[in-house]
Amino acid sequence: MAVAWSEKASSMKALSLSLSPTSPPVFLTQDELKKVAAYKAVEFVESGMVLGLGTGSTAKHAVDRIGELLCQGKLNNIIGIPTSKKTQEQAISLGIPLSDLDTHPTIDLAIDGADEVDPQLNLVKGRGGSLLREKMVEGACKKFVCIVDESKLVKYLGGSGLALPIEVVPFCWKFTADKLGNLFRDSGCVARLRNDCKGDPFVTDNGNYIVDLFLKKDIGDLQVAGDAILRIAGVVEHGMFLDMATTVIVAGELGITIKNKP
Ligand SMILES: O=C[C@H](O)[C@H](O)[C@H](O)COP(=O)(O)O
Repeated sequence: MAVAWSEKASSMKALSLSLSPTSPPVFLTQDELKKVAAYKAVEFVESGMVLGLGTGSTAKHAVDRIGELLCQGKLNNIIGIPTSKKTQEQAISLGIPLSDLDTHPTIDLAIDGADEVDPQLNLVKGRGGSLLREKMVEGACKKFVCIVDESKLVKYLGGSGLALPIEVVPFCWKFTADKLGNLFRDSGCVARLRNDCKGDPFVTDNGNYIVDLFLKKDIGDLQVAGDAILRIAGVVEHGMFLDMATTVIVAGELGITIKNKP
């Protein structure tokens, strides 16, 4: 997907840009928009911070940028807490010092992507399978900056028609998936086990499975829905991140929008 952008932002000089109405439009790909949002978020990072490092194609740009600034000596004494094995590997390859929640139970700032963002800044996360570690790390943050391109904005969670991921234990996953489907039957919910590219069950970093819920309608009160999901035995965590993002940075056709939690 390419969108009009009134200043060339693929050069990362454009990250603190203010858009000029007179400059000709340029087109950024979705990945370039993700990079724009990610670089903007890294402007919030200060030397000495403990950072939650997100997972996914958007967060990857932020981790790359943090590594680059460390390498250039523009950031110092950063400690990263990765939200997945993949991000851990990326951070190690970039020379970012790492720790964990046991050693650093309070995190200054986390930067991570999302699959959906609603108008109240509630999120769906976990389409990459990392929702549990992300929820633990981002729940321990003083500030959680979510970074998305504008395709992630929805009127209500589930509104994209894509999955609401639920991490479940492998034991009798069909039983758990049936219970999940029944919970939202009135919303036309379909519950499906996620498979990997070989057709085997997708296994998370925690050794669990993911059941994806496809919702046809708004499920109403999200806290009530989230609590009901967590009460089903076999569920480990759900991918709704309610009231957790303190800031959402959206890169879109008209530039960057920063939305702060009231
Ligand atoms: O499990 C994956 C994470 O929640 C990601 O942050 C989320 O899926 C967004 O990923 P992406 O930036 O690749 O769209």
